[in-house]
Amino acid sequence: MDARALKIEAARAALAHVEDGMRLGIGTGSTAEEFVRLLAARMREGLSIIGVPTSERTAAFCRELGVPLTTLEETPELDLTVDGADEFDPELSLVKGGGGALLREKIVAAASRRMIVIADESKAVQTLGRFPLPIEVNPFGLKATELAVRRAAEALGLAGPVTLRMTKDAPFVTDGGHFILDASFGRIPDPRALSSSLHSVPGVVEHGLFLGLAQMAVVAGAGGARTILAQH
Ligand SMILES: O=C(CO)[C@H](O)[C@H](O)COP(=O)(O)O
Repeated sequence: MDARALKIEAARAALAHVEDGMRLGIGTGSTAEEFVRLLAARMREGLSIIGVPTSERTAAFCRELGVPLTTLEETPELDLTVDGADEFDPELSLVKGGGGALLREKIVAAASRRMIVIADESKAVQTLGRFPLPIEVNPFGLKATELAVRRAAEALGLAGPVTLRMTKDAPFVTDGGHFILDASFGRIPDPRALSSSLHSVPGVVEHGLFLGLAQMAVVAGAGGARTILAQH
């Protein structure tokens, strides 16, 4: 199976958990887009849902395919969010934000009763940290925030390059108007400690550690899709 087929396989397995009338959080990224394609096809056959997109990119894609959308203002509680991940560990702690949508993704996941992660086996790790951790920051005081992030990490024994995410020749700007620092700290043995440490840095808007949010992952590999349930 090629990479796209694996994404479709995971998305299809997650779609089996979508029920008529659900209020759905809809993730961002190439795997989430496969889910949107399948969802739209199922809706043409009669399934009725309403979705909250986790990014402008996902919103545009949903509109293109006719998936009806609402907002968290109108619909502040959701039944289920289906989203991709950049990596996940056996407890279903995640790193997200490779697509730059981590802030809305986290708000939407937290507003949902359940979150299902869709991924292929390449995203599975024993310990988080192989994928650089995206940290969304306010553009004001960027250098000072970056320094404080490095110091917060160092206090936990973590170090490594922290780079400003760029598009061509300008900083990447999130849907919320913020910048992203990609922190290559390597193995993160205590994600909870790093999470609270980063949250204590003024200027850090959010980070890509998703802890205790996902209840299930459907992970596609050569032998089909397997389901992982979180213990929390
Ligand atoms: O966190 C994300 C976007 O902010 C995505 O879920 C993550 O990057 C995975 O994307 P893909 O399915 O394209 O590998």
